[in-house]
This record gives sequence, C-alpha cells and structure tokens, in this order.
Amino acid sequence: MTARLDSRPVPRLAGHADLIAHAHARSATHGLRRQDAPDLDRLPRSELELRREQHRTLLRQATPVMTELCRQLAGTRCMAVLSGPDGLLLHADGDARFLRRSEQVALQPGADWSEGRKGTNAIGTALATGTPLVVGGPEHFLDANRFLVCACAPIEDADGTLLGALDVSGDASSSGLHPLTPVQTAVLQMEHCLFLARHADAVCLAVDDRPQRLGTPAEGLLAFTPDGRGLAMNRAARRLFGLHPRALPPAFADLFDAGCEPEAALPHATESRTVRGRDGCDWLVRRYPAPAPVVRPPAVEPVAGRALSALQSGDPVINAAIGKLKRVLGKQVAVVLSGETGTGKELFARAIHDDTPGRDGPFVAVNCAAIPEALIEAELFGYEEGAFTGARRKGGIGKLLQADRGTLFLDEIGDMPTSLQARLLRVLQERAVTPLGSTRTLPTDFMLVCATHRDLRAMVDDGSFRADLYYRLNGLTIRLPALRERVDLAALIGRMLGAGTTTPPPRLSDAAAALLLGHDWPGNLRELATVLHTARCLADDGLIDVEHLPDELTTRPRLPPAATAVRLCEHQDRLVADTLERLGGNISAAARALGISRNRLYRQLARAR
Ligand SMILES: Nc1ncnc2c1ncn2[C@@H]1O[C@H](COP(=O)(O)OP(=O)(O)OP(=O)(O)O)[C@@H](O)[C@H]1O
Repeated sequence: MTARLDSRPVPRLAGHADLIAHAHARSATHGLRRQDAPDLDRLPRSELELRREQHRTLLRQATPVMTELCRQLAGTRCMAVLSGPDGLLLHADGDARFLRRSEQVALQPGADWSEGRKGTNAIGTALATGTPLVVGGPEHFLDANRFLVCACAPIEDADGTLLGALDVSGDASSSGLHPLTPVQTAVLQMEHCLFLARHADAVCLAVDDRPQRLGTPAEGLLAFTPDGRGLAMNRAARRLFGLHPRALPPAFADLFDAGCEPEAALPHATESRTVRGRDGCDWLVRRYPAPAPVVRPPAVEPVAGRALSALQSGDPVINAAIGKLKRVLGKQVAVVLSGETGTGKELFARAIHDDTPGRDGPFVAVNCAAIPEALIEAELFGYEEGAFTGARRKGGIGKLLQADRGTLFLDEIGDMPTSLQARLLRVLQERAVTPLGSTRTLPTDFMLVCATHRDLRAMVDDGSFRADLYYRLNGLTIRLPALRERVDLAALIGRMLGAGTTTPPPRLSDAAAALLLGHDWPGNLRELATVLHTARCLADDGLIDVEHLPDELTTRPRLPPAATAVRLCEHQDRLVADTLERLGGNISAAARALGISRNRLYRQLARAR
C-alpha cells in the first residue's frame, strides 16, 4: 500500500472545490464560526457503550480491518477512525503520538464529528454528501481543525443504507498524506465482510468478469435462498449487471442460464466456474464458503441471552420480563413492548434481536408514527418501478423484505393506519409480501417485535385498531415500567456513569446524588441518559455536583430524605461491586477506577457486608 506521498499537493477529484464550498456554506448555516473554540464534547462512556452496542455488527466487522489498515500505515503518524451514520465516533486506532494530539480537538470515540457540530471535516462531509473525500488544512471550517488532513469514505449496506464512515487522519504539516485509496479499499473490505456476515445462512455467490478481481473485496456478491430467490446484491454486482442501486435483488434464474437453484448450478463450493448469463455474457462465479476473504473478524460470538441480561440492574419487574422474553426467543412468538416514551422499548427490541438465533440477520426498525401515511405502504411493502408518482426507477425493497431472516421492529404500532392493518396481517399470516404494483409474491420470514405507548386493547375496543391484528401481534406483551416505578435507579445511574471504562467514572456529590434519586423522571431513561451526559460534560473535574444538574431536578424532589440516603448507599455499594467484578476483584485497580484510596474502598466493602 502506498499511503505516503512526498510533499506534492494532495490531488483532488473533479468538483472537490465545489464540494468544500458547499460544505462551508452548510457549516455557516449551522451557526458555527471559524474562530469557535474546539468542541470537546463527548458522550459519557456508558452512553458510548450503548451506542457501540447498537452498531455492534459494524464494529465487529470494521475493527480487524482498521487494525490491518493501521499496521499498513505504521510510521505515518496517523490514525484510523470509525464513525456511525450520524457522525458519532465509535472507535479509533493508530499512532499513539497522533492519538494524543487528536485529543486536543476531541477526534476521539464519543465525539460527534457531524458537519452540524464540527463544520466541514472529512467525516461529517463524507456522511452529508455520501462521497469519499480528503479534507486538508484550511479546507476545515473550524480554524482549530486546520492542523488535520483527513481522508474518509462512507460505509454502506448492500441496499445503500448509510452505516457509518471510515476516516484516516494525520497531521497536515508533517504527513503530506493522501490516504484516500487505502481508506476506500478498507471500506470495500468492511462492506464485503458485512455482506457475508449478514447473509451467512444464505447461498452467497461471488461473480465477476475479470478473474483477477474474483476473491478480492471488489468482487460482485449475490445472496440467494437455496431455491434461488434473490436476497441481496452488493454495489459491484449491481454495476456488473447494470442494475439500479435500489433494484430488488433478482432471482438466480433471472441472472443466469443455469437452472433455478444456485447450489445445483455450483455444486462445489469455492471452485470458480464459468456460467452463461441471461445477457449472453460468460460470468466467472464461485460459491462462498462461510469465511470472508483476507480478513476474518475475531471469533467473538455473542453468548445467547447476554444482550437481554445486560439490561438487568436489579429491578424485579424488568428481571421477570427478561426471564419471559428469554423463554420465547427463537420460538416464533410475536412480542409487544408497551411503556411510556423513553422506557427503553427500542433498546429491548435490539437486545431481543441480538439474543435470537437470527441475530446475524438484519434488525429493521420502522417508526409507524414518523412516516407520512401516504408513504408507509411503500416503505413497508416495497414497490415495483413506476408503482406510483415519484417512485424510484427500478422500484424499492420494502422493510418487510429487508427484515427477512432477521427482526422487524414496528415502533408505535398503534399509529399504523387502519387501512394498512389488514395488509400487514396478511403478510404475517402468509409470510409473504407483494410489493406495490407487483404481481410477484416474495416470501419473508422475520421475528416481529412491536412497541407502543398506547393501550392497544382500548384501541381495539374503540375500533381504531383491528382486533384480528391485535390477536396476531399479541403473543407476549411486556410492559416496561416507568423509571419512577423502578427500584434500580441508583444502580442504573452507577452503571450509566461507569460502564465499559477502566478509568475513573465521574463521582457524584451527595447532594447531586440525592437530587438524581429524588427526581420523578417523566422522560424516563432517555431523560436520565441526557441529564447524566450533560452533567458529565459540565463536571470537568470529575465530580458531578448540583450546579451540573438541570433546574427541574432542583425544583421537583420526590423522595423523602431518609429513603434518598438509603438509596445513595445502595448506589455506592453497587458501583463498588460492579467495578470489582469488572476488574476481576483487583482491589488496587478498582480503587484507581473509582478514584478513591484502597483504604476507603476496604472501609466501604466492610460497611456493605
Ligand atoms: N437500560 C438502559 N441503560 C441505559 N440507557 C438506556 C437504557 N434503556 C434505554 N436507555 C437510553 O434511553 C433512551 C431511550 O431509549 P429507547 O429509545 O429504547 O426508548 P423507547 O421506549 O423506545 O422510547 P420511545 O417510545 O420514545 O421511542 C436511549 O437513548 C437509550 O440509549
């Protein structure tokens, strides 16, 4: 790999100047000014861990590729950074000296590098435009970031969904780097790994017209069911077959003149052979064995039940709900999660997905309340070319098909228009979808999890929700308690402040802890996460005090002081226990992590016994 160029100016793609000019104009509309001080805001570790958890599949595939990229870039004083689709940095790796330098502008996990927060920068601008690009020196909107030169490429799913971005950043004055090619190669590799991981249970074929490309991450990839139904195809395959990026994946028999079943046409996995295409061209085709080429992600398989277990923090209602959910996982039982806003319904849905046998399949979330009624039908069922005015050419794959072999999460199911409830019921019963404007019926099989903050039973009674759909959805209903009803508030606070860290979590003053424990949390876990995040940002000396908490907490205390004191002790005990467990019982390490002396830790342990 040739990452380092001499000190020639960085070559630019055509249109680059325009792209940067537009990005600067957008940055100004976000209210940023060039001279603004660096924005050093980062998510608290506990929130970051949650966000990393939500992007677990991406991280699992991307981390080994980043390690390899950093090995190749060794000696160039730069770092590789992975961001999610919203610009939140999830992982960083690279030259230790440059990692320290990048801390000055918070180019670190937990920071938000979207254009809205940092102005023109490689990550934010690549995500905003969907374009790979290099942003160097003064092309950064904020003066504080001008010491950087960064190359970044967006990472996409096979269906074009933005998953995140990979960036390589170095020092503009010393590196003279133009690392866009290695970044793009690494992204291809990640997308290749993601495709194969996501379709591990399908029949995956590599296809190309050039033998030298077969077996590399640039090859075309196709996934089929054993009977030859098209499940997915990557960008390279779409290009090879001249298909629109949003076209529904064709069946094996639509592409090749070799029968209907891919396994019958290619009985010997791994051996490539020439197969005549429907277009009359000869294609080199190879069946994929399970492993991905070149880089294999480390074999860290999730332990069944672990994601749900991670949501337990001592509340008996939550524990009982998790116990029930674990018993129905993988058994075709539809789950309805009910509860006030912010009680963690989506987090539970993701944990259910992560613990089911279909966890390597997609998790597809649809918020029925957020999509205009006119679009929800196309969004769910998909559509063929020209199905309605404004439909994309070549049609679009609906969420019900995207969720095949994975989990479909229908959030705010109570807001599903009544006109579509009957169609949804039919899909659930027949396990097949007919896209809008199509005569083809395509099978789909997913685990269904629905969520609502409404009383569906009452909606059935008043006629606004179909009774037949209600009885089909209502396999197991779990009511998630409001935070004010939970008895594990202290443990949750401790966990959110300290999870996933080996450095000291921020401490809470007794007064701040009393206010947190006495609040009635109308916004539930969402409010709690936000309050802790803000407090953590404000408390730069590592001690969260009353002044770091919002006014609502100081004006609405709920619990009597005696109960507060008891819960405060419980919070401290649990924090100590969690930290010790995480650090394998090592007293010195736990004391360091908690920011207290060993003697104080011994005293606290003695009191807890
Ligand atoms: N057990 C938990 N620990 C830490 N944070 C949590 C937990 N559960 C939820 N959160 C955080 O609270 C916020 C709200 O969670 P989530 O979106 O799952 O709630 P919801 O019930 O689906 O909300 P809504 O009904 O408004 O869609 C998220 O930021 C999530 O990360």
